[in-house]
Amino acid sequence: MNHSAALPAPLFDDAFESGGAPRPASGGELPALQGLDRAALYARLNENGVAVTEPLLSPEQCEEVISTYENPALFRSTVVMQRHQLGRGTYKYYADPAAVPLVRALREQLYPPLAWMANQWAPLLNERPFPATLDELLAECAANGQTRPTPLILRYGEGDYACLHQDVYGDIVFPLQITVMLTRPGEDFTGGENVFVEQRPRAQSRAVVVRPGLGQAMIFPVRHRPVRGEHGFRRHPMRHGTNAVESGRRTTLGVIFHNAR
Ligand SMILES: O=C(O)CCC(=O)C(=O)O
Ligand SMILES: [Fe+2]
Repeated sequence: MNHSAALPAPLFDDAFESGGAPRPASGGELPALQGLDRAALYARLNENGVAVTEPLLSPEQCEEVISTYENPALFRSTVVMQRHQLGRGTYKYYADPAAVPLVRALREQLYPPLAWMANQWAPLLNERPFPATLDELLAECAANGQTRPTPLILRYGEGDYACLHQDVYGDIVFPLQITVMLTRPGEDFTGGENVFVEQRPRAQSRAVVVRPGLGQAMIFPVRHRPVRGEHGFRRHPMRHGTNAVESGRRTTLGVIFHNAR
């Protein structure tokens, strides 16, 4: 499959308007993003520390992203997690996420609603606001030496897992990231739940377990989230990881918005 030729499609496919046959969902169209309720997701994120979307990718689109795993030309590096004590399993960073239409579409089109959320948080955390578009964020990253793309595909077999971590790759940190489930829980694999741990100042930590369905995305903080305390908002550090897969094979797509040094 040639991933480098296609450009991201507009949100509205004019083939429907002009009476032509709808194109197959393989050019990066994400119709579910039009119905994304950013206010509801933001409310959920603030309640729970993580918000799960409706499916953003169709089963065919999940397959399309999974198929990239087998094409070494698409990746800048492969990490065998057990070699670095990160867990067990393998992940690969896309060399140019913009060359893979669905990854490009997810990163570009989810950025604005997530920047809206990040910019609600910014004053609560005494942090900087973020630009309106992904291109502007990536230009800032580049000016700071953060030029290496961070979107990645992760694959887990039986017994594989990911240790709790934070995806910080430099000084410029966009505060939210997403992970998209590309395989069917309960069918393609069992176990492999997503785990989020929130550290509460002077209190015990809280864990949240999420089981996203096929094509669903989890929106969660990279480093911390603001929580209202008695004297204003406080930072609650958060880390994420993956419970061991019990059987089968599990594949996810991680989209981090800042690039890496
Ligand atoms: O679903 C997973 O295995 C977690 C992936 C992850 O760590 C990420 O997307 O940053
Ligand atoms: Fe991660």
